[in-house]
Amino acid sequence: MTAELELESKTASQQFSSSKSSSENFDQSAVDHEVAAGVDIESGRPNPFVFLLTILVSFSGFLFGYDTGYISGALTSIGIDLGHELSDGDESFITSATSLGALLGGIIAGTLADVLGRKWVTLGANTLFIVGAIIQAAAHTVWTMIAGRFVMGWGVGIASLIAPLYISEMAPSRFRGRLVILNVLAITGGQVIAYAIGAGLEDVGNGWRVLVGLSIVPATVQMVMFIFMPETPRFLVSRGRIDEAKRVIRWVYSPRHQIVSESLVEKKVKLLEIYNNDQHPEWTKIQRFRYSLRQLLLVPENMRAVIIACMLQGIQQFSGFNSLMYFSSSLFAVVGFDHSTAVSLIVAGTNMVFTILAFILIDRVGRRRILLCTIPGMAISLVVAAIAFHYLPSDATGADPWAIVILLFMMCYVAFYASGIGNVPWQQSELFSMQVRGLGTSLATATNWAGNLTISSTYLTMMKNITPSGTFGLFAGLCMLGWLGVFLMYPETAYLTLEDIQGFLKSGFGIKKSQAMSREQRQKHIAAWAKKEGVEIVEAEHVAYADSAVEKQL
Ligand SMILES: O[C@H]1[C@H](O)[C@@H](O)[C@H](O)[C@@H](O)[C@H]1O
Repeated sequence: MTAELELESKTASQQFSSSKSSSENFDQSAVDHEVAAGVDIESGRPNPFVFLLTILVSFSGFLFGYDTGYISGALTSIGIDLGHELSDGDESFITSATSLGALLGGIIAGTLADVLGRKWVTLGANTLFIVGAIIQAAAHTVWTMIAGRFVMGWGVGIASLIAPLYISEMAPSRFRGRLVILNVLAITGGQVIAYAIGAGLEDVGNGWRVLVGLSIVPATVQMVMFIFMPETPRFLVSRGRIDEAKRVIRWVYSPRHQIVSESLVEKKVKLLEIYNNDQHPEWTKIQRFRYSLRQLLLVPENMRAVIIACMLQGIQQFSGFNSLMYFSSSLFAVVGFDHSTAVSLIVAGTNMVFTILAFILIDRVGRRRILLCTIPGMAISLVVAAIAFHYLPSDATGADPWAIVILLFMMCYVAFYASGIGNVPWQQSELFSMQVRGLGTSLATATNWAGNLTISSTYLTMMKNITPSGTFGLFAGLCMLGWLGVFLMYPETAYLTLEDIQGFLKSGFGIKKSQAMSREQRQKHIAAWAKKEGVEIVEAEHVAYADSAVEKQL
């Protein structure tokens, strides 16, 4: 904030042109003042260019949501269009082909991102989305449909890794959490839109082909626009492309209508170089991969990052949310609701609305605190739903009090999920150092899709074999196990730079240290604001006041 405000007032005449003119016209005293005051380049508010990049890359999130969301609607309207009535086996193969493809795509995505760069991998995912959609829309047999879903799944897996990675490498640290959540908002929005269009096309002949084909539009838009988008500065520095990195840093970190100071650009590049100091631009791709793998397995801070990232993705999936996402129509039909598709839309809508709450809270309250507060809420909601299932009469209708309790507490569960664990694991890239970021995020993403595949393929059997009460009770137990893992191992990362985070993981999980650092950074921002406004902060409530006032300004 202060970097931006000070620059805005002192370098108002500087235009966002070339680096040459910026260094010539540059008001050194303003920058010296900032550097002396320890104001980091990361303090700035994201400029319109960063927002544009975030929105563009979030098309990947939208496609992830849309492509995983449309299948339940498509399955109900396919009828005999694929040659015969779909059996249960056909349906589950068609559904899980995407999760399997995504698992495989997630495994290779990080390494590809390290080797080819973030931008080219995003373009590759777009190609898979488009090819997969064309195969499905033109399918006349079950196996062609499965093949299309599988190809698209690779795109989904790759996109689920690359979008948050790209955003977190572009975003100023104070806003990183929120910008990454915009991508999750796009996922949940994609799911809602897929459900809504699916419901609208349910009775239209071959409507499912339109539903599938529509996904080609955002994929093509993103692909065309992304050709002109830059690589991330972190990736460029890791390849020794320093001048390009500086250019992108100027675009990304310059305040609105201004240009960021050259000394802050230099400072940022130096910092990125320090964190890449053992990376050799002349290495071959194989050497680079072997090096990353060794670093990931043998360096304790990297191993800790892997444990945390995989644990969070595991909690997200094994808490059972996607069983609701994929099978909520059948669940609510069992409970006795007539318009079960509409009720499912409520589930997807609640997920999306509460993702907005997460957007507001994630950088202010912090990732760790949000999880510690929301996971018990998920577990309690699941336990109440499990009890209600136990008492639900077998011939219940939607008007049965127990049916209403189930619907209400399912919505509470989704709300708690979406405000916390539905989002936080996608902040995964911030845990890894540059040398292992691709590989580390791949492992975490693969954990997500392996969990997704396990839950979506066992849920119906579990409901039958251990009853709905048993299934939801089991998910509640897994949530609480996850809570313990978060309590013991997940440090606070809000307000910290990617480099700070890797620093404190060196000596353990760094829970206390990270909390202190995060608090300190936050207070620094408040103090800078107070100084500028001429406000003296003396009492605790004044700190709280300044805190909310400063946030309102941002
Ligand atoms: O973060 C997303 C989001 O919560 C989606 O709604 C869910 O379907 C995905 O599995 C998850 O990764």
